[in-house]
Amino acid sequence: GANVATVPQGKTLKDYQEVYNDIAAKIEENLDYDGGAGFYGQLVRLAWHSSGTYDKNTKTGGSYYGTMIFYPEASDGANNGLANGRDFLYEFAVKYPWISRGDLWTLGGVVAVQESGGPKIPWRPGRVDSYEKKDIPENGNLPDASQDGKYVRNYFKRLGFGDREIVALLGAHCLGKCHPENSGYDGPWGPSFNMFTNDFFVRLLGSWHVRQWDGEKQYEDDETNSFMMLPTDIALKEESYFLKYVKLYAADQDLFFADFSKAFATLLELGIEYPRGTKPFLFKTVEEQE
Ligand code: HEM
Ligand SMILES: Cc1cnc2ccccc2c1N
Repeated sequence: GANVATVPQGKTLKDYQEVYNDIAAKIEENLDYDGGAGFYGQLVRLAWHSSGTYDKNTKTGGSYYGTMIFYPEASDGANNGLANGRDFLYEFAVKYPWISRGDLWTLGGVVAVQESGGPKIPWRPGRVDSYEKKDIPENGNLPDASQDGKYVRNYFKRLGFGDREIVALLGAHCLGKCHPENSGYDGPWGPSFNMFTNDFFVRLLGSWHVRQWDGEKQYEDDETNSFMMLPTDIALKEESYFLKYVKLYAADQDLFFADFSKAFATLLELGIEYPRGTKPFLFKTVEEQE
């Protein structure tokens, strides 16, 4: 049957806000991780890759079963490095044995966006751990960064996203960095990678050139040579159906935040059915609770 959200007995917003606060505190204790990027990018990518395996045609994949700890998903090259995010969160799976992996990993992404200055992300619990092979998506369902805009458009069609949502979601590339040991891409080295802003779009509209180095084809900015873009990032300015939203978001951070919040919340819930009227939680940031 469908993947129906099943909330652990008696758990309410208060219980999940406690988990949120623990994750936020641990992020604060590790701000120097990864050359100053902290864990923001890592946790957002873990939430996204837990969900991005979804295929609306076969109704497989998505965040519901929390299967990334199992082969073959754990060894999909696209997931290289994400054990760091899973290991970061593991102590909370032990401390809160009632929370599922899927709920913990997607919640980690919500904490990372909100605590790095990003928009509130509506979030609903109820993902259920699976230990069955049939629930593990096959590898190859996550996107390839070396491709062009038509590829990007087609990839996200499988998840049910349109042009505007695709551009909004890619704005998460304001956080974190690339690691040659994970993906063969490298950088950026600028200080912008631990704050959730529309910086990705503002920078993208600048001028870029192909970096001369021995790694994967990637771009660096003409001005400082210290920022980077992937081919699929640059693709957003090469296709007119994407470029118009890049310009919109570069000019209006509030609009980017509103669109990102909707698209990211939808991404994290792909493939999950919620009983009618299940209201999402809106978590307070640490700052809002002081
Ligand atoms: C066309 C689709 C996409 C492609 C090809 C892509 C590709 C990549 C690659 C190659 C990396 C570097 C990984 C590493 O070397 O550690 C990366 C990092 C990242 N991606 Fe994407 N990505 C895509 C979409 C997304 C989306 C939709 C999100 C979230 C909404 C996202 C969030 C991130 C974040 C936060 C990082 C930084 C991770 C870290 O700092 O460890 N990406 N992406
Ligand atoms: C500025 C920028 C551009 N692209 C990225 C792709 C993946 C990860 C981080 C990125 C990033 N900080």
